[in-house]
Amino acid sequence: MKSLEGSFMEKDIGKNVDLDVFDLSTIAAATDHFSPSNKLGEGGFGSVYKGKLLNEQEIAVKRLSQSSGQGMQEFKNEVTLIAKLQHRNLVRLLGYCFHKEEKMLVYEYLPNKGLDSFIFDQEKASLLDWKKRFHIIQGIVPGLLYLHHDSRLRIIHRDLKASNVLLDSDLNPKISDFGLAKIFRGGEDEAKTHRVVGTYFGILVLEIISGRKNNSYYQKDSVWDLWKQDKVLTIVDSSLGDSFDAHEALLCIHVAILCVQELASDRPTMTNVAFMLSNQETMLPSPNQPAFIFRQLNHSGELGLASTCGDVGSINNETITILQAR
Ligand SMILES: Nc1ncnc2c1ncn2[C@@H]1O[C@H](COP(=O)(O)OP(=O)(O)OP(=O)(O)O)[C@@H](O)[C@H]1O
Repeated sequence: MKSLEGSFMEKDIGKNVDLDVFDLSTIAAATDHFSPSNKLGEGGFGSVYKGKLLNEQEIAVKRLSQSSGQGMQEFKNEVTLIAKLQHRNLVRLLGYCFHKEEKMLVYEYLPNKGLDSFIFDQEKASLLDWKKRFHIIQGIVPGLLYLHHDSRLRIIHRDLKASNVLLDSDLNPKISDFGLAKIFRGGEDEAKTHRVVGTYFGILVLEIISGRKNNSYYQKDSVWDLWKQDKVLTIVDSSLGDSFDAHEALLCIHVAILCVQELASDRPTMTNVAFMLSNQETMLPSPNQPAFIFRQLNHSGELGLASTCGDVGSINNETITILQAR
């Protein structure tokens, strides 16, 4: 960052974290004044812009929606905590910008963007062969485990989904948006919450394997039905043809179904998941019928998760159930 001296208002030091504080003019110059052509997308927390700093480093700037209402100190505290979370499977937070009502987070830029832009796109899906998909699934797990256990902060990612898994130039997965909704500081049943995150992971795995969004109501040929009929491999993305490792695919689907079990106590923890995916000879428990899973937008725009086997049709919000095969 030496070549950028003078571009930042200050360097936040003394908290054991290397966090840059960018002034607004630096961000404005880097993003060409938040030009629409640099807009990467818009999520629940605000819009994201691509930018380039004077030293040519590419960045992604998340311009937080102004409704967050946090004061400078609170914002700075949270950002400092998030910046401490550094792992090869997490998107790196480089710094932030705070100017009057504006709050922005500055991340490393990941050229391949979100996993969603590959798996749900007919043309790009073929770029992710089975080996890469398995590598991505296996790479998400250490990122989550780090958030849960190793980071000392016990971050629960409440919004794990394909668009929050970004891919670097070698298609390695990096989880984004962690720590934004809430920094978990106890008060909830930790084991239970981890198992809820496992549910998100299970859905994501099924999406990665099938290339289909898990966003419809009752399904005729659900994954569960196909599982019972020993035909579950038919959900594998047709763009892969027969070029996939059936043993690995079956293992992933089995783990995913365990992750979306109705009873939290039947779901594996992420530690178990890591073990299951890396020890392929392990005997896995037989799953029961999974729950219907749905995500709901709560008042703060944060995605919550609940599961039910009851009357899903009465839910007005977007509902995701177990995937349908083609
Ligand atoms: N660090 C990054 N590098 C490259 N692209 C990014 C980066 N961060 C976000 N993006 C892109 O910006 C888009 C918007 O991201 P954002 O995380 O705000 O929204 P989202 O994941 O679609 O929704 P949500 O806020 O509900 O998680 C994403 O689709 C992603 O492609």
